Amino acid sequence: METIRVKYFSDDSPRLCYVEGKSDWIDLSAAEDVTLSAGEFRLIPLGIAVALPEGYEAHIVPRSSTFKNYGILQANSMGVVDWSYRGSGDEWRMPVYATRNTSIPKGSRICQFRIMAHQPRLVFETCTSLEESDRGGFGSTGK
Ligand SMILES: O=c1ccn([C@H]2C[C@H](O)[C@@H](COP(=O)(O)OP(=O)(O)OP(=O)(O)O)O2)c(=O)[nH]1
Repeated sequence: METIRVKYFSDDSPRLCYVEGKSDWIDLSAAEDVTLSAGEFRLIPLGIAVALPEGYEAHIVPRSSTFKNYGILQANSMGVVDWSYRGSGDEWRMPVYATRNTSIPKGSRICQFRIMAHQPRLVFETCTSLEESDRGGFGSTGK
């Protein structure tokens, strides 16, 4: 079990909660009321700063119901929170694009995260060809 230090930016911010049994992704909430017009972009504050465990980063994605409920898309598709983003002022945010006029009340659970172990250190070596035969892609195996 990992214990993670979390700074909440407000006393009434919903507390992070690991829910046993359903999903190990942890919900995140809008830290303020947000009103957006169709086509507008906003970085929605999530009200927390987190000291991730050594060797981990966090990935943030929308909740499945977020688009249906609020008409927003996560503008960066998936948020990557680096281990080094761990200062008291390093508030997590969700960049969103509104597809319609929408209101997101403070405290609404709009996205979710999990922590992921860092990949191994990688070294890239330049070569002129690779040994394996081509697999093909972009629909080459059928529809
Ligand atoms: O959805 C996201 C994505 C990132 N971050 C925070 C954590 C991350 O560690 C930091 C910087 O992200 P990234 O390195 O992807 O941003 P950048 O566009 O490369 O800017 P920077 O110059 O800050 O690295 O922003 C979020 O709060 N939410």
